[in-house]
Amino acid sequence: MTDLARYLIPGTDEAFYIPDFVTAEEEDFIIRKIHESPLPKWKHLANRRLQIWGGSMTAKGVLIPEEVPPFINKYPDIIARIKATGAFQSSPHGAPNHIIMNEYLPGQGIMPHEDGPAYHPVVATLSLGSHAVFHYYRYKPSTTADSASNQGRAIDPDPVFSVFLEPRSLVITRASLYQTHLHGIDGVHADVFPAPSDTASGSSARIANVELLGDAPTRELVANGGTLERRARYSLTCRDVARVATGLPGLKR
Ligand SMILES: O=C(O)CCC(=O)C(=O)O
Ligand SMILES: [Fe+2]
Repeated sequence: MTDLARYLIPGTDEAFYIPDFVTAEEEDFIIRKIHESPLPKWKHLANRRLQIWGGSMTAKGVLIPEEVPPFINKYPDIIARIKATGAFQSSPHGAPNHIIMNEYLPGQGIMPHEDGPAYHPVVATLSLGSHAVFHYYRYKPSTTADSASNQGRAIDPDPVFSVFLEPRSLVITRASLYQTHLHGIDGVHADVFPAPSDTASGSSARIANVELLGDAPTRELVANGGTLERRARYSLTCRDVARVATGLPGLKR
């Protein structure tokens, strides 16, 4: 079992960053398999496309299960490797059973949002192909009496903290962070990291996991300033859906 504590992102008690979770060969292999998948597997959103692996969700949050692709649970066995981190130890199936694979081309991102309530409170995200900067935001203090719903609440534009996701890294986030915070990725072509002396750039510079980065030149650049161009990124967001439909003809768990 992985000693997760050594991967804890400083300043959080619920996010872990593991660099080099897959090798460069495994990364190339998975990206090639993604590109070989039949076109109907892609779902097109306004600003990116994605594939859903492991089955579809009903409106009530029940998973109608399907086999995940073999390049995720045979070679390389990403599911078993995630299981071995222990992060899903107390989740209903002890391992992820559902993956949303997002593709981001340079310039594409994801608006600050909260994930829905259907998932067990842990998410493991594998990044392939490119880095990204993941921001956590909080809501502005509520000024209305309606605090039961976050719908339409104003978001503080300054991230609380940000995490640099190297290609091949795994980030594990407990969902309490997802429940109290929003998360998002800017839709930019390049990420700019200010030099420590550049105080004007303020909050954008707070990369909480800089000491945990696996690649020394990247660590140097993020810490001391520079610009990194985005490439196409594939994020595999792996979750455990607690409620799985059983007994349907032709489906197996
Ligand atoms: O691409 C990522 O790393 C995050 C994706 C995400 O937040 C989501 O799919 O809900
Ligand atoms: Fe999300």
